[in-house]
Amino acid sequence: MSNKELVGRRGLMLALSSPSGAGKTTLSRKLLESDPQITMSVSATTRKPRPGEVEGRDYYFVSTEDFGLMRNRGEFLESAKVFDNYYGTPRAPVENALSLGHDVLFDIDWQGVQQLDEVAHEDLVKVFVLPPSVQDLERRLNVRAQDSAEVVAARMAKASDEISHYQEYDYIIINDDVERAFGELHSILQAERLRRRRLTGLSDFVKRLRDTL
Ligand SMILES: Nc1nc2c(ncn2[C@@H]2O[C@H](COP(=O)(O)OP(=O)(O)O)[C@@H](O)[C@H]2O)c(=O)[nH]1
Ligand SMILES: Nc1ncnc2c1ncn2[C@@H]1O[C@H](COP(=O)(O)OP(=O)(O)O)[C@@H](O)[C@H]1O
Repeated sequence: MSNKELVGRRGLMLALSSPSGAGKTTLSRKLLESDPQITMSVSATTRKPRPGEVEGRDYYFVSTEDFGLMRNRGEFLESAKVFDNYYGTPRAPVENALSLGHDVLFDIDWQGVQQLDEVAHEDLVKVFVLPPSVQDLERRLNVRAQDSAEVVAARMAKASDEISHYQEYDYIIINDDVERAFGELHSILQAERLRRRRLTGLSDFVKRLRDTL
């Protein structure tokens, strides 16, 4: 029997950041496929959908006016302007998941993670993914073949700035071998789930144990 059945648990927020191309999306997908207790936070954005993007799965696509109304009503846990568009993390789905003991995965940049840290420090686990080398990073951006040479060059230029924030994170994963990196990510999640402060009803459980001694 697991902890979960004997003692309740508050969910946690797992923020995964990396320079583009280091493997954050690959690791996130593997985690979501293998672990039913964690779901992805879907952000709202004013950016236009790209071909293949699905409303409610990739983003909630909203107008700039609606985004402003939602922000004024306090519906976002955090929000930011990235390039020319606004992005925000809807508050209600995260709060519901956490109170039900489900975990939430965030794919937001370091600025978003800093904001989450200010409002939800106790619930937040911050993981930063590094590439094994600059050559690997560039190769992966090219292999992915989603972006033009200019976009790859721009992402490489941004990488140094992104990486400079590694000290703000709790855990560092060097994504050399993807299976090993995934094993490390899953271990972090499993250990963080066992943190005493997340276990609800623990004192009652221990009292019952002691009462029967
Ligand atoms: N702060 C914050 N950043 C977000 C949110 N959603 C996405 N982002 C970031 O916005 C940036 C642009 O995302 P996107 O438009 O999907 O483009 P791409 O990830 O660069 O291909 C990325 O760095 C995301 O991590 C959010 O809800 N809050
Ligand atoms: N450990 C790894 N070794 C080799 N290739 C990898 C590894 N991890 C990810 N990749 C590949 O590198 C590319 C970029 O990975 P992706 O997960 O899209 O990065 P990010 O979301 O960080 O931008 C993808 O083509 C992916 O299949």
